[in-house]
Parts: sequence; structure tokens; C-alpha cells
Amino acid sequence: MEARLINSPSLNIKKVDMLTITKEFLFDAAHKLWRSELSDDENHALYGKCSRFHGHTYRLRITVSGTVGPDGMIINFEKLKKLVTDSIIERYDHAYLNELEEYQDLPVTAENMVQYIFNVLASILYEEKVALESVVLYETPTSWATMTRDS
Ligand SMILES: Nc1nc2c(c(=O)[nH]1)N=C([C@H](O)[C@H](O)COP(=O)(O)OP(=O)(O)OP(=O)(O)O)CN2
Ligand SMILES: [Zn+2]
Repeated sequence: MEARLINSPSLNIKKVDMLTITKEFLFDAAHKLWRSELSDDENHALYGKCSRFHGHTYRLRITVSGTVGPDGMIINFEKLKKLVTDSIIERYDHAYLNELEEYQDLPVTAENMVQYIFNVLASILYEEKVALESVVLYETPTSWATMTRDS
């Protein structure tokens, strides 16, 4: 990542400029909020209507940083699209998320999904010398979860 430090002694602030690019994806998937160790009644009491099978059009925003190469890019959007599609979208689009291996012991919440997606993509992008800055996952237009890189 190329960063420029601006020192402002009078304000005691060190500002770090950062250039990022973001690619957005949509996928449709079904889930229910459910904990496998609880009974049906306990799950219904805990999660209410969301304990029933239902679907969302999820919106996923991937933001990365890195060095701008001679091609003028941090990473080609097309390449970023392929990496995310191959690792996440192909598996998640039109899936019943509760059946996926990563959610066998975890409720399929936006929080758990965004953590899983972040960890998978962080290591894939690391191989491409690109830093994953944040993953934002919208479950509905009014509800989303964000995971941001620890700097
Ligand atoms: N912290 C979380 N709370 C809830 C999650 C979640 O992942 N994390 N998920 C759900 C359900 O999956 C539900 O489908 C989405 O919830 P909600 O925002 O309540 O959806 P609504 O369409 O009912 O929301 P509006 O307020 O009408 O926009 C529940 N909670
Ligand atoms: Zn839901």
C-alpha cells in the first residue's frame, strides 16, 4: 500500500492517505437463523420470524488497497471479480446457506458471513499482493455488517 504521512504537530494528528478500489456483487441465497444445539421452540423464541426459511438478495462490497502498478491499477476489476466469484459467489448464489460447511456450527447471520468471507478473501488477495481493507455485506437494504482490516 502506498501511504503518505501528513504530520500536523499543532493538531497532534498523523493523517494517512489511502487509495482503495471497491467492487460490488449481488447474490441470492436462502437461510434461516438457527442454532443447531437449540430445540425448535428455543430457536423460534430466539430468532422469531427469521427462524423460518427465507431468502435475501445479498449485496457484497469488497474494498482493497495496494500499489498502483505501471498499468495504473491496484488490481484489475476483472481479476478482482474472478477471484471473488470463484471463491464466494459461485458457492453462495442460489444456495441454502445453512447447508454450507462453514455454517454447520454457526448461525447464518450477516456477522458470521462477513467474517468468513473476509478471511477467505484476505488470504486469496494476499497472494496477489493486494490488501483487503473491508468487506460489507448487506442482508437487506437496511441491514448490513462490515468487517475492516486491523491496521
Ligand atoms: N445482528 C443481526 N440481526 C439480524 C440478522 C443478522 O444477520 N444479524 N438477520 C436477521 C434476518 O436474517 C432478517 O432476514 C433480516 O433482518 P431485518 O433487518 O430485521 O429485516 P427486515 O426486512 O424485517 O427489516 P426492516 O426493518 O423492515 O427493513 C434478523 N436480525
Ligand atoms: Zn434473513
